[in-house]
Amino acid sequence: MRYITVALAKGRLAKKALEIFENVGVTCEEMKDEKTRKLIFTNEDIAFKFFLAKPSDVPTYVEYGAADIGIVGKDTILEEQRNLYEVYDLNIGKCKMCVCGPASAREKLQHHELIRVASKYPNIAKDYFYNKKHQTVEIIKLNGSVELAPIVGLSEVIVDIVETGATLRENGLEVLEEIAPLSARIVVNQVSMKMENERINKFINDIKNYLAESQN
Ligand SMILES: Nc1ncnc2c1ncn2[C@@H]1O[C@H](COP(=O)(O)OP(=O)(O)OP(=O)(O)O)[C@@H](O)[C@H]1O
Ligand SMILES: O=P(O)(O)OC[C@H]1O[C@H](OP(=O)(O)OP(=O)(O)O)[C@H](O)[C@@H]1O
Repeated sequence: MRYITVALAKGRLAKKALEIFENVGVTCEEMKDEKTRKLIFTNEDIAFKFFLAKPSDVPTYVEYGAADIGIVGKDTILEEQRNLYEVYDLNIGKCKMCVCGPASAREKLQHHELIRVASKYPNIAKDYFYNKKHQTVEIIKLNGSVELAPIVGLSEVIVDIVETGATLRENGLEVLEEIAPLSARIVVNQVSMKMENERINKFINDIKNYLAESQN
């Protein structure tokens, strides 16, 4: 039987996703070993392979068919703009994409002033400001700790993920505008969806049923 390959975004989503997999019998014990340097894991009994990748690379592996299925945040799906099917909302890793900054930036946003926007998500920021708000801004790409940007004067605002709001609060920033709700999604390669329809649908349905039951 052909192996079904699953790419998981490493970091905070992987652990929760693997817990769900375990409950539907798609397990991989070896992967739980946090010290392992191995990159790909095989469960021969069910003909599944699993690998962990940088979140932003998961849509790439899935578009090219190097993975049949991916588990990745909606933020990354929106940012990477790859051709794939987004088939299911796992409802884990819930957070929001927001425009944030000091309270003093609120007016600049309202008056469509030419401001600088720092973000790990330049495509999401561009789409929001250019296409939805029709506001010209300068977008500056950063790779992490984006909340620093307005504090040190690199930008007036940021576009970033807000979960509890603690990072904003501790740095004197606030949510100024909400862009989109986010959560982890199952994505599928477009060819795999046709060629391995039965096995992929069973996997997704088992997950749906498990999550529905566990909510009761
Ligand atoms: N508080 C949060 N901060 C960041 N991401 C969150 C949060 N809550 C849920 N997520 C989701 O978890 C995903 C992975 O986040 P994680 O922080 O593990 O990786 P990352 O630091 O964004 O990855 P990278 O190594 O590419 O910088 C995000 O894409 C998002 O969908
Ligand atoms: O609302 P909160 O619960 O505080 O969570 C939001 C913060 O968490 C994420 O950062 P992460 O820890 O992934 O680090 P990074 O900024 O380096 O990406 C995100 O970019 C925010 O900074």
